[in-house]
Amino acid sequence: MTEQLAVAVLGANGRMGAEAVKAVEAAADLKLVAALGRNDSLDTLVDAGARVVVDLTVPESTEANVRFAVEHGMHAVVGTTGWDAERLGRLQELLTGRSGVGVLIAPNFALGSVLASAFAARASRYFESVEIIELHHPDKVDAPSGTAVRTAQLISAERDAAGRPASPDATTSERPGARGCDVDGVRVHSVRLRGLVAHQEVLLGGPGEQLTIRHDSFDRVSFMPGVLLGVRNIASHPGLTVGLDGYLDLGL
Ligand SMILES: NC(=O)c1ccc[n+]([C@@H]2O[C@H](COP(=O)([O-])OP(=O)(O)OC[C@H]3O[C@@H](n4cnc5c(N)ncnc54)[C@H](O)[C@@H]3O)[C@@H](O)[C@H]2O)c1
Ligand SMILES: O=C(O)C1=N[C@H](C(=O)O)CCC1
Repeated sequence: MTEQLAVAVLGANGRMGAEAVKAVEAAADLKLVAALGRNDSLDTLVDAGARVVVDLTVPESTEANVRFAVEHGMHAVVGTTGWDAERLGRLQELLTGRSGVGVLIAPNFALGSVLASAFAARASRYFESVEIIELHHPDKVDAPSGTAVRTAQLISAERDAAGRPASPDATTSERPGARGCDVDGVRVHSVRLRGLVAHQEVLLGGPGEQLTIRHDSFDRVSFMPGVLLGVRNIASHPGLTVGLDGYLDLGL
């Protein structure tokens, strides 16, 4: 049998972390060598011989966790939100000169969500208007969701490349927040509702028609194939990758 890959999970007591612990334990080619919570020392990762660190913590912790992993030559598969341009810039700098180490920042591990965002971005070239509605459980601490931010960025890049102007909007009088927030020129609306897990709709409008691209995660098991895909492939993707689409062949 080939050697098992040593994996550690950070945020192991959280909703996602607990699911990731189960997924790693159930995978014959992976070995869970550490499962750390908020107050555990990161030195445990070194002692345990972790090769890949999965970070599913909170926006305030994730950057320091990833920095520790990279500085100790471990790959990092990151699902935690909060990776803005400034943080990504610092990470890119940290990775420079550490040619063998890979970091995957994946705003969403659900394969359907990754596909939906990619399809929506491509479709947005052909529609006058586009807005995003993201809907999540009310225990989520950040808004808008990392997935919505990423989708808006992909849409914005596609529309810029196609020479599409901003979505039309005649609003001149607005109660604060009524039109959602602006992410790279795309309006994003956040719903927090008991019973939901993670959902997103991209609404695309043209004269006399609408296309809606929706994805639903009904259970956190939906994220686990993507987590495992990241863990298994990160060693062959050195440097920084943003978005699980970087590990897929979407051909778009
Ligand atoms: N990429 C994806 O597909 C995906 C899917 C779901 C959630 N998320 C994101 O993952 C993150 C976690 O989500 P959740 O719903 O599991 O949250 P959660 O609050 O249930 O879990 C976070 C856990 O991390 C722990 N923690 C905080 N700092 C830590 C540290 N330094 N070391 C170890 N553990 C630490 C907390 O105590 C908590 O148990 C959020 O940012 C969320 O948006 C991403
Ligand atoms: O439950 C969460 O929190 C989620 N966070 C990610 C985001 O912000 O996009 C992914 C979906 C679930």
